[in-house]
Amino acid sequence: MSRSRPVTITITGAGGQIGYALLFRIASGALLGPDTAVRLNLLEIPQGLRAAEGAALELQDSAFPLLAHVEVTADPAVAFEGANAALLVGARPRTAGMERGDLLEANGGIFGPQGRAINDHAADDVRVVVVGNPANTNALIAASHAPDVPNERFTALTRLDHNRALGQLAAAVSTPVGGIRGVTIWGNHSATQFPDVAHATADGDPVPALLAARLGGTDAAHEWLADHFIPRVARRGAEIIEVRGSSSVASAASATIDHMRNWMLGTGERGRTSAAIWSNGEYGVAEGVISSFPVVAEGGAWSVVEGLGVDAFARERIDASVAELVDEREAVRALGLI
Ligand SMILES: NC(=O)c1ccc[n+]([C@@H]2O[C@H](COP(=O)([O-])OP(=O)(O)OC[C@H]3O[C@@H](n4cnc5c(N)ncnc54)[C@H](O)[C@@H]3O)[C@@H](O)[C@H]2O)c1
Ligand SMILES: O=C(O)C[C@H](O)C(=O)O
Repeated sequence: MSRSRPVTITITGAGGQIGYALLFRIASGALLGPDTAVRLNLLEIPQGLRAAEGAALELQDSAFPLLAHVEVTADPAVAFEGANAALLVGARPRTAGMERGDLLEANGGIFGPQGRAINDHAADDVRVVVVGNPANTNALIAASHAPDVPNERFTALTRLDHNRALGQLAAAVSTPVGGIRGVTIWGNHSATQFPDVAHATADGDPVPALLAARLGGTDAAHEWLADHFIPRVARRGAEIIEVRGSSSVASAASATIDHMRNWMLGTGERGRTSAAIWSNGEYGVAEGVISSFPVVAEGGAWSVVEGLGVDAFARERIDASVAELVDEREAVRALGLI
């Protein structure tokens, strides 16, 4: 997709860590390719403005030919003006003593007004991905404040979980990561998520059979999936925090770019991936939550890949993660945030 006018991309929390990792890759063409110029609107809160302004100086110093303009602001109305893509990264982190309800409430104070500003100022084709946690429910809050924007335009990031699953599987079956297909992340971007490999292949061979051959039978493969693979992927964020000393940054930025690139340009030959999108009840997922599904993108729209078999093991795990999303929705509803 080559456009004559620059594409406007708004990044919130642009002065933070993920913001810093995103900006230079987007400006170099990693999101929309080598023929599409971009305008970057960087939104920060007042205390984050200097960091975003510093990043803007460095963007200028990088002389990216595709970078048409950079705007740094603390005003959501300015930041979302004409936005074709909105990457909502800035969020209120959980701090000591904060209950889950406090976290949802604090983030409601961010994602409600941002949803409203998107509604009032973004371009008609705006596409939104929420990265800031709790990402799925923050996306729901934003969507509910943007009545003029179709719900399908609000998504949350589970591509990082998807990529983590690819990395773990590639190592387990000794196949380059590019050969793995058909993995799905279901549900919430949280420890309840379900990374599902029942339909995955490695270089065309079914992953469950490859694992059984390597691990000594289907029971051993099942045990490895249930006791090692699933918790490792689902808790990878915590593992990164423990090892690195702070939460994932470059991999989160990379996954955010993967998500938006696939959404805007299509999933193409690599086919299906995972994204948290508005549920219309597919696979028995409650309607009106933003849940991760197996998806493809074409013509600028995500669609759920239908018809995959879901066995009892998968059903239980999908239902548990969706139940958490429904609980979060009830909590923000009770707080008057949606
Ligand atoms: N979905 C995922 O896969 C995933 C992965 C990693 C991190 N995350 C989440 O991404 C978020 C950002 O992570 P980070 O490492 O960049 O954090 P960070 O603290 O380095 O940066 C966050 C930035 O957001 C800004 N900010 C806060 N409120 C804002 C608002 N209302 N408007 C604009 N900016 C605002 C802060 O000033 C800060 O500069 C966190 O919520 C983190 O948990 C999600
Ligand atoms: O920021 C976090 O809590 C972790 C993050 O969501 C991740 O999955 O790496």
